Amino acid sequence: MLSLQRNGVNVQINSLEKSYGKREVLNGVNVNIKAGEFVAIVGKSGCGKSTFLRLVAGLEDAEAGSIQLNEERLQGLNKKARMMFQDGRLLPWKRVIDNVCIGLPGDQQKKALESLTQVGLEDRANDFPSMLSGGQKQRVALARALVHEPNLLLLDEPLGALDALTRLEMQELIETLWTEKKFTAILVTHDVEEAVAIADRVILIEDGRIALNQTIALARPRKRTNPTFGMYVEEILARIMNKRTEKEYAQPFHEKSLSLLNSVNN
Ligand SMILES: Nc1ncnc2c1ncn2[C@@H]1O[C@H](COP(=O)(O)OP(=O)(O)OP(=O)(O)O)[C@@H](O)[C@H]1O
Repeated sequence: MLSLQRNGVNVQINSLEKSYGKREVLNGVNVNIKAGEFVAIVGKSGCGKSTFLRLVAGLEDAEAGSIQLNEERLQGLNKKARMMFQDGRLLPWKRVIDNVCIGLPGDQQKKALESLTQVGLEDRANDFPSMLSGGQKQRVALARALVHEPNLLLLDEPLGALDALTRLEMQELIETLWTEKKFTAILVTHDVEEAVAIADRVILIEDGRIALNQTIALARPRKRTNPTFGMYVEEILARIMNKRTEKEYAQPFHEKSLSLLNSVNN
């Protein structure tokens, strides 16, 4: 087993602004993500979710504002973070094990194999990516990210291309590994149900800022059949679709959630 797992990093984001030419994408984003917290970012297509993630990864620079990692200001590439994308980005000419080894210093096949074991794919180490299913490719991508023992895992819609069942299995795997390793996680997703299933907090980006910051007060593992689960999904979706204003959202949701939480108790 990988033994030297480090704990998550605190990510403090202040007044972050980002534009592409005249297009303002982020316009004063403030958020504090606690070490070890799992946060999901949702919002309409084009609202700036991936842009936000790329800024936290240090792949792009902001026009204004700051990102601090354990109070140290991020400059350049975020070395505490690893990223996982929707398409996995495996190199097709390299075997699975060699894909996981990318970026590791020296010969680290043993470590890579341990990481593959954690995602249940140790027996596919010598296959090429083309021999794997979509879900298996994403498992390899996860192993490749986690082999570096990141303090922060950035997930850019990593399950978006998977079928519903594989998606559920991957959600469980990500949650299990996050619980074990205690890294901080930021997941961008279009799927509000996925966000409510896996995250401690769901954040909505709208008009370049954070329009909703919803803690999910449900015990883990979460049951989708729980009425409170369904209520979180429904209310967050209504808010995204602008069927609830920010003001309307807060009050009835709070009341409903209290009564449901009292009656159901998870
Ligand atoms: N490199 C770029 N150059 C110019 N415009 C960009 C660039 N990257 C993103 N944008 C624009 O910034 C806005 C936000 O894009 P982003 O990819 O962050 O949105 P998103 O919320 O992740 O969208 P989706 O959910 O569809 O993936 C969009 O209007 C997009 O066209």
